[in-house]
Amino acid sequence: MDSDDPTDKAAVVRRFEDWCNEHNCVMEKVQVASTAFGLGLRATKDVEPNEVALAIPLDLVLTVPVAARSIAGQALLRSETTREQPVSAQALMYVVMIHGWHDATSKWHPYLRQIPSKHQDPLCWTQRERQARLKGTQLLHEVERHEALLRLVHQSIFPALSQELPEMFPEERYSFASFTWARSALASRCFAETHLEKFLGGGEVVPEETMNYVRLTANEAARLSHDCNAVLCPLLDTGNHDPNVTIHVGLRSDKNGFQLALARDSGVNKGQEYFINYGNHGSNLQLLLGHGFCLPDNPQDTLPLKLGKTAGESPEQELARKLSGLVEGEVVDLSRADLLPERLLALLRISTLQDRSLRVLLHENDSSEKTILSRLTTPIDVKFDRHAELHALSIVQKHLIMKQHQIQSGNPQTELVEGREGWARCHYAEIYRSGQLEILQAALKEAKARERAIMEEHHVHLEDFEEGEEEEDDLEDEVIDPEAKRLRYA
Ligand SMILES: C[S@@+](CC[C@H](N)C(=O)[O-])C[C@H]1O[C@@H](n2cnc3c(N)ncnc32)[C@H](O)[C@@H]1O
Repeated sequence: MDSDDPTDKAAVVRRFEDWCNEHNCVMEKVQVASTAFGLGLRATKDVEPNEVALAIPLDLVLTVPVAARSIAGQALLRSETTREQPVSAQALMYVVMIHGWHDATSKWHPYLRQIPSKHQDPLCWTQRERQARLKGTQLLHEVERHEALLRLVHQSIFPALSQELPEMFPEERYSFASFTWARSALASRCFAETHLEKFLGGGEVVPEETMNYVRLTANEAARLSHDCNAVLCPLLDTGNHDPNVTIHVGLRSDKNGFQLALARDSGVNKGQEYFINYGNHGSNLQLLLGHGFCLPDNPQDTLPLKLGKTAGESPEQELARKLSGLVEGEVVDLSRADLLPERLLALLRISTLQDRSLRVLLHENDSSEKTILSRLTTPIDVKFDRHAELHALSIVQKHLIMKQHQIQSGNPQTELVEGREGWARCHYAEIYRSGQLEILQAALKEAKARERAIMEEHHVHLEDFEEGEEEEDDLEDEVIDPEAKRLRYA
């Protein structure tokens, strides 16, 4: 897509505002404005709490069914290229977006043109940037996974569709780079289609005619694979994100017909930015992957931890794991509010309980998933199994330290792209990375504190534990390695 030349951009924004007015969008109290985060919304008058400051006619909303019925959508779905295979609903949206960006006759042309031509999420970073900035993090895997999937979706249609219909879909327009732009545009601006299925404030039954926007006909449903419940809502999506704002989005009707409307719980004074909230895509991984930015001290941030498969699981361990509904190698999310999740410790306890303790545990319970799981999510008493709890806490520390080292081996500050773009990438990668490290550090402290509490309560000592060599902040030195050090219980 073309670059964002400031002069062109101003004209493109004016054209977009004119388009909104031509379509009777409600925006008497807000306007599109330049903000610290690109375009945004600014209040031109005081907006009261719960007042609808923005509303757009339903027929401006771009949903999967609407895309399927558009000119480009019809050409795609009726093509020989896609005749034998279901078409990805995401791909359909991307094709219609790219078509609308180029074709001035498209209804959404003025809207699509004002979407930034470049995005800052890691799918748009180079391989070198990803490796340097995200090394050792879950986000690196997610970016590679998303890119590989996007490539498959692109290859399932192009270049074959361009060869079949070169005038409608010229090959140079429907490149993988254009698909990446469309994917990032959709991911960073989309609303859930469920907003179109309820009235603002709830209560009334949504009329059948409005359901056409979200419901596919049987024919359409048979042609599409259902991998997209995202919709594009012009103007509403110009709002930038403030996690402290609560918004309500839903239908309402006026003399012009049905509209999709947005209101905030809190008011906004004239001259202030009118922020919205992007909803429950709360972790920094989700924000950076979807929106190209993330938040410092994000309370919703999580650190996904995967323990990996246990080599040579005993029959007792396997039975306990299966009966408790735990999955080998499952990913557990650590967060500031839940530093050592129950399921993580339960999985570790299975691996540290002796087989005879596991046999007792399996027999003393009624073998239902709930009771076994609740037994495993409760700390193991040293009288029941002398080493299990401390060993589990020791292993969790090893995993946390390993993860810490992996993340620390990256270098997010590497200057690989110049200018504001490069700064933003460094900045948000560093916020993401330090958030991950903070959760790890806090989880390590928590594991250590629990370990100490057990040792003190039960007068446990490590045979070769040398007081004085212990450094408070160097948790790696404090890890009890069950293989190397034998625990002695007083
Ligand atoms: C739905 S769009 C909002 C309009 C956008 N600013 C524009 O220029 O078109 C979402 C994008 O705005 C930017 N953005 C929104 N809120 C932000 C925030 N709190 N911090 C940083 N960037 C933000 C990010 O680039 C994000 O991908």
